[in-house]
Amino acid sequence: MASTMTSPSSIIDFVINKGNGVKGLSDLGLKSLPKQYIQPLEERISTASFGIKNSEESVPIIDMSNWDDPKVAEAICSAAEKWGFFQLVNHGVPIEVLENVEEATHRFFELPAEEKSKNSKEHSCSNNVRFGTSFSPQAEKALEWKDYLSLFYVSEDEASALWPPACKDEVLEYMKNSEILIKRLLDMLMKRLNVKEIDQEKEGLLMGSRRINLNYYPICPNPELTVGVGRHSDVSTLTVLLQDQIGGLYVRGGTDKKSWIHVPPVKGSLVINIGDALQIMSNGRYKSIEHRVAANGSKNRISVPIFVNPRPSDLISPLPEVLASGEKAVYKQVLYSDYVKHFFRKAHDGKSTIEFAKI
Ligand SMILES: COc1cc(/C=C/C(=O)SCCNC(=O)CCNC(=O)[C@H](O)C(C)(C)COP(=O)(O)OP(=O)(O)OC[C@H]2O[C@@H](n3cnc4c(N)ncnc43)[C@H](O)[C@@H]2OP(=O)(O)O)ccc1O
Ligand SMILES: O=C(O)CCC(=O)C(=O)O
Ligand SMILES: [Fe+2]
Repeated sequence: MASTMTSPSSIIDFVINKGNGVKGLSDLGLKSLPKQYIQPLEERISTASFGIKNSEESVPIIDMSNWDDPKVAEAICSAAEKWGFFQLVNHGVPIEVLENVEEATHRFFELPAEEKSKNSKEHSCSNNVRFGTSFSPQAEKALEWKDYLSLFYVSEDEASALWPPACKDEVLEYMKNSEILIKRLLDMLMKRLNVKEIDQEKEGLLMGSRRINLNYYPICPNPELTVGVGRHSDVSTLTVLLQDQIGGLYVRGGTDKKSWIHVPPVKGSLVINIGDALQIMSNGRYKSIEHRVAANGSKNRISVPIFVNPRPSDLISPLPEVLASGEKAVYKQVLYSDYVKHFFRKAHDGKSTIEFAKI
């Protein structure tokens, strides 16, 4: 089979149309990367500095055991301002729940292509369930080495009826168990912005919709020539990310704000990052930071982000509490679903999505 896949159209047909994904290519044991996946030099990721630790230049690791201690809130808000990324330990989501969702992710991607494809854009019985590959294949000059299952949460009943049986129970448990953590984080972040209380209206604006993605990055023949995920910032309010022990996530940071800093896997931890919606609502105080993922030549990697979002019908803009002191708004009001559509209709391109909302 590998030898018959030489033409560009047969690769696209096999990966995208037939639903084999890049996992299908990886399973064939290809010796070299198909040319559609070769990224321009400036987008490739050097993993040479992978194991080097420099505490001044690493994403903060915050212990949430005493979550109501003001020092914890201070550490979280400072990390959201400076780094836009932090790791949490003792966050309250049980380790078994995290292990179960990791196992369920592997189970889903191990299914035959015909089974996974029932969830593709073309075959899925709902827009809220989508199996796909790369990010936006129609818009991309070079494809990304990643398959994904994206699940938009509407209700437990809908999830039970429509989400794939191979993973739905474990994914729902992870979503349920992370809710308290999400509320605690938003509460701390809002207090620093002078929002005294998160009432129902604010709660809807901050976390009225959630999407969970199961990301699968299979072993890649030439990882140095491609990427798992290209440079982007999330369009969420905040993202709660579970990564396995393989590594490969890099965030923009360091003193020069131009370096790429590796986020080393910490067993049992969750990575939190600020998304564009919160950068906009905080008028730029909290930073939605560019990040990307390297492909791996020897191990299959998974990650499971929960994107905590406004509702699609929400108008987002800098919060009145932030502007109360006379601060000038740097973002205009945008309809959140327009913002997300703008993000999905182009290839990953760093921090450029937020230009859509700049005054
Ligand atoms: C996949 O790799 C990724 C993903 C990410 C994601 C980062 C995030 O921050 S996700 C958080 C997204 N926010 C929400 O989901 C908020 C609520 N949802 C909405 O507002 C809507 O559901 C919608 C996403 C705007 C879709 O609205 P709808 O009216 O149904 O519009 P469509 O025409 O179906 O879609 C528009 C356009 O987007 C593409 N698309 C839709 N959903 C997804 C998805 N889950 N994954 C990928 N692409 C999606 C869809 O194909 C349409 O494009 P066309 O070209 O087909 O017109 C970060 C990094 C990654 O690598
Ligand atoms: O796989 C990862 O570590 C991060 C993935 C990511 O950035 C995303 O899905 O938005
Ligand atoms: Fe991301």
